[in-house]
Amino acid sequence: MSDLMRRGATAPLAVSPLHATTDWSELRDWFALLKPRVMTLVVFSGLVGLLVAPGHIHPVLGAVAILCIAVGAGAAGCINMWYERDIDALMRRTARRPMAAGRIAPEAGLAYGVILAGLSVALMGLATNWAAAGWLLGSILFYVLIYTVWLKRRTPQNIVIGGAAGAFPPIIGWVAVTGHLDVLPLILFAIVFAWTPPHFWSLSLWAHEDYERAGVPMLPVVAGARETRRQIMLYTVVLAPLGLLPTLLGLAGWVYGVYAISLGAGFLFHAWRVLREPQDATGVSLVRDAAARAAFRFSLLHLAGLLGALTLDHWLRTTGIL
Ligand code: HEM
Ligand SMILES: CC(C)=CCC/C(C)=C/CC/C(C)=C/COP(=O)(O)OP(=O)(O)O
Repeated sequence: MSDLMRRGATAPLAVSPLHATTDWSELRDWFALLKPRVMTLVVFSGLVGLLVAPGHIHPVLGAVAILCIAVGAGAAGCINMWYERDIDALMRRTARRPMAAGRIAPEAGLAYGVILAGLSVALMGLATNWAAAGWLLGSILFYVLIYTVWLKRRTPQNIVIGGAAGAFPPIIGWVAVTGHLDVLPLILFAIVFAWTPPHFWSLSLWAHEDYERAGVPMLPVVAGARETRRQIMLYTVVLAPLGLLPTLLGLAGWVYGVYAISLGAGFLFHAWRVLREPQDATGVSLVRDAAARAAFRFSLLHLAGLLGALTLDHWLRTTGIL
């Protein structure tokens, strides 16, 4: 849509061939409404849930299930951006988002998100089973209503409780294959749940000015950098043994176990560096949050590595190689 049309002006009657060419930047905006970068790992965790589940799903139906998780998660992100367009406009990191910057009308963005959410849930139900569709719907509602609308602007525990939404995809993938819940997808849920606070709070240590400006009560804004560093360590200490649980319970083998120990130790090392980083009396970094930036990057490697290792381990054991 052109700027003129968005402001309510009548569309020009004759469109020259030059103007009829595809508006790539507008297409990019519609794609950006699905938060594609953040959702890659969300979708990967759903794929891993699907791959390590016992039983069989036709590859085409499996691909459709993953598409539904991707579109459902993206749609939830889009509705989140519709609701948050006021604070997104105030933060440097998010000010250029399509609705915050006024390039896409809020009503259009909301309709897009709601329609895609509905389609993804319906297609999931038709292609796999309605239990998986129910979990997908629950995740979307959790992200939008519990995290975005209820908690995000109210409490620094927003990402702890609300972050559970991001931990549902392994369950969705698993249930798409089996139709029911089990111990391993619950452990995967717990791993992503415990992973989310150190993942996000590392980032928030250096991005807190944005949240301060927008009045979002993220932990460093409300409790300060020192407490945030402590909490990162606390959750990482819980996360490391959780990561090893599949092997300890006999649900995964030693290959996964080796990765879980190494990645858990790596994350603990990064959390330790965040805790001990040169800082002033209030915990503010004297070295431009170097340790927090490294911990955030490592968090992505950690979760991707853990999930990848679980899939590799499952494959090695089911093919009889190990
Ligand atoms: C409420 C919980 C969470 C919050 C508040 C949060 C917040 C953020 C923020 C602010 C970024 C910075 C980059 C951006 O805006 O694109 C980011 C990056 C990222 N997050 Fe999270 N996150 C959360 C949970 C998760 C979960 C559960 C996953 C996946 C399982 C995840 C995966 C990622 C990935 C892959 C990136 C890197 C994106 C890039 O390359 O730019 N996040 N997260
Ligand atoms: C299947 C399904 C519905 C999955 C949900 C996916 C989910 C909740 C992922 C959490 C990751 C995420 C986008 C956090 C952004 O938080 P934010 O919105 O506060 O980040 P922002 O500041 O960048 O807007």
